[in-house]
Amino acid sequence: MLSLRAVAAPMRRQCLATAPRAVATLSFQNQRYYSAASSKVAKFNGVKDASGNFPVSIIEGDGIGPEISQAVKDIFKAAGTPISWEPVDVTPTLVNGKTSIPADTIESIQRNKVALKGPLATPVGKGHVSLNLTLRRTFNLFANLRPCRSVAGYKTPYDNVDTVLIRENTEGEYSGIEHVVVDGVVQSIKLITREASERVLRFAFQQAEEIGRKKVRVVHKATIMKMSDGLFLKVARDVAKDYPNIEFDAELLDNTCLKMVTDPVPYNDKVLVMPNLYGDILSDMCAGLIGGLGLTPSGNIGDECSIFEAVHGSAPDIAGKGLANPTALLLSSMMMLRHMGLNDYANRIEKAAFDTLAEGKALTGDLGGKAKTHEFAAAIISKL
Ligand SMILES: NC(=O)C1=CN([C@@H]2O[C@H](COP(=O)(O)OP(=O)(O)OC[C@H]3O[C@@H](n4cnc5c(N)ncnc54)[C@H](O)[C@@H]3O)[C@@H](O)[C@H]2O)C=CC1
Ligand SMILES: O=C(O)CCC(=O)C(=O)O
Ligand SMILES: [Mg+2]
Repeated sequence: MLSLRAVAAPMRRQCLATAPRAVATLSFQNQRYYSAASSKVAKFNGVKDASGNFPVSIIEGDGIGPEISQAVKDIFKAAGTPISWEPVDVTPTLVNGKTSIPADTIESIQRNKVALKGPLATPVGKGHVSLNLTLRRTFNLFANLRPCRSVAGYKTPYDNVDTVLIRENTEGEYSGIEHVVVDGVVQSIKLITREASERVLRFAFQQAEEIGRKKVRVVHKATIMKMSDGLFLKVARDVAKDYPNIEFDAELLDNTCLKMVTDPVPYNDKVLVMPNLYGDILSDMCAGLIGGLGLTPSGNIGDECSIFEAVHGSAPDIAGKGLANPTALLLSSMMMLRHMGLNDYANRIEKAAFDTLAEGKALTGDLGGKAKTHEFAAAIISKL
């Protein structure tokens, strides 16, 4: 991943140096990148609180999390969005030797059925299991939907990226089943089950139907991981038979990386679906194609509740300085509003955000501007 990003960054810089702030050909406006219809979950609990708003759990997160969460809350308030934020704590606890999150938090998310989440940092090596992973497992959030679309006003080598990536979200290489075989030899188990594969693959085909994409492509490495990726691929072939209107094919992960950074446009008519780690890596790579992690949203979708979050992490290098771009979390919150059926609010806020980006006067540092997080948020608010 790093080498690919290293290639993309100089290309982007070169492009910025030679091109005016041109307008890319696509924006999120009037383009469908997520349909809530295919997930059979109750979209939210539908019960207003005493203030007349719908309660949504919020995990502000670590690093830049509180700064970008504040920006989203300010924009929602200015737009009169009928949401009451219910802040929840995810300080990890050990329950029967396993990393867990507080019972109050689990209760809040189960009750509200939707949550917005800032990034959570994970210690390298020793320490607690990733809380991001713990949340996905706790609520069985089986599909991680990560759309990535060029932003009007921010010029990159590719003006019309429009990828939709779906990542299996509960097992695979992220299972964290590891042990020491003998001193100097460790083993990590990639767990793939028919059940988890089938539900994420069905979700991918349903999304393709609902957002109007003609093809589902599985990204895999079944040449090497013959049994694990082999099972994922076999289940995909079986599931594909139930969706005769959607074309199906498969591609090796390394080839996908090469082709995407060479020309991402052929991926614009497809939904890509893949095991967990491949989706983790490819979604960061896609972000690099459109201007970085400050721009890409995601939704962790489950049967009982869903948690919306940016693709990026806690960005410790810029945390606490007011430099973070809140767009990724804001677009995640737009996915959340649409999931809840609050489309009018989502459309209005999204338009203000994309107009602000296109205007280019109040961009954050990652997009070549000088604006602070709150100044970018204020520019969006001024357009509401
Ligand atoms: N879903 C989650 O909560 C995720 C959590 N993480 C955790 O985050 C921590 C930091 O990981 P990193 O490898 O540094 O990845 P990262 O995604 O936090 O940052 C990578 C680079 O992108 C930049 N960046 C990220 N978000 C940005 C934004 N909104 N605006 C402007 N620039 C932004 C950062 O400044 C950094 O240079 C780790 O502990 C990791 O485990 C990482 C990815 C996802
Ligand atoms: O949980 C983590 O620390 C990393 C998660 C991650 O990179 C992702 O979900 O994209
Ligand atoms: Mg990641």
